[in-house]
Amino acid sequence: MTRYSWPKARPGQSVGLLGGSFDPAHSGHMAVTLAALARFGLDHVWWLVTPGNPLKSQDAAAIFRRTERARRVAAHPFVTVTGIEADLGTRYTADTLAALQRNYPRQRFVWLMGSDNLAEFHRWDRWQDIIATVPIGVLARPGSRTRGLLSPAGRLLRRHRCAPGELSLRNAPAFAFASLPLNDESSTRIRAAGQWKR
Ligand SMILES: Nc1ncnc2c1ncn2[C@@H]1O[C@H](COP(=O)(O)OP(=O)(O)OP(=O)(O)O)[C@@H](O)[C@H]1O
Ligand SMILES: O=C(O)c1ccc[n+]([C@@H]2O[C@H](COP(=O)([O-])O)[C@@H](O)[C@H]2O)c1
Repeated sequence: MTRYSWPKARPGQSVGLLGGSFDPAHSGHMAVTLAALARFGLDHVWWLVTPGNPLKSQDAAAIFRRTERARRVAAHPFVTVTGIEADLGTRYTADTLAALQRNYPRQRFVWLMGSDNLAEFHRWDRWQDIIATVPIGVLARPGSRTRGLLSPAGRLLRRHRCAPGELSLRNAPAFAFASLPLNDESSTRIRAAGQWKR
């Protein structure tokens, strides 16, 4: 079984977690990562390359290919690409967060996602537990900003809204939304253009 090295972070540092299929990674992932670092006051962002999104029926490309491509796209000193969900054997974000908090008890984690994922977040396993566990930072994605904010999870999170710059200092539940120059790149488009084979 593949073993992935686990990222290092100094105690007390804030780490944004961007979970994704990264099938393949692209400029949109990097745009939200750089915006999250700047707007949410994070020290690092870790990309968690999922073994497989529990809500997606089609198999993604092999995790080693997705991870290798993600490393090339994410060449930045404050961004680390990890396959630790494969090591942990977790697919559900609630389980991943519990394991990360056990393994990094002195880290401040923030869950990051695009507004398209916020719109679907109420379908995730134990989504309300996730909201109670880590602050959540959402980044605008074309076409889903309003849908995300009006979704069941968006409505719940809005009660805990804070300024983006305070997010990493807050205890859960906490929520911040960041607008950024919209980037309409997607893995779906890249696959449809035949530029990435599964
Ligand atoms: N262009 C973008 N703008 C904002 N958020 C994005 C963008 N691309 C990806 N994200 C966010 O990054 C995370 C991982 O995305 P993912 O790896 O599924 O890429 P994707 O382009 O959405 O893939 P697919 O088209 O296969 O659904 C998600 O939270 C998603 O919302
Ligand atoms: O835990 C869940 O039920 C769950 C359901 C859907 C998606 N996720 C996670 O959401 C992240 C984004 O997935 P994706 O495929 O949209 O890039 C990734 O880390 C998935 O594991 C998690």
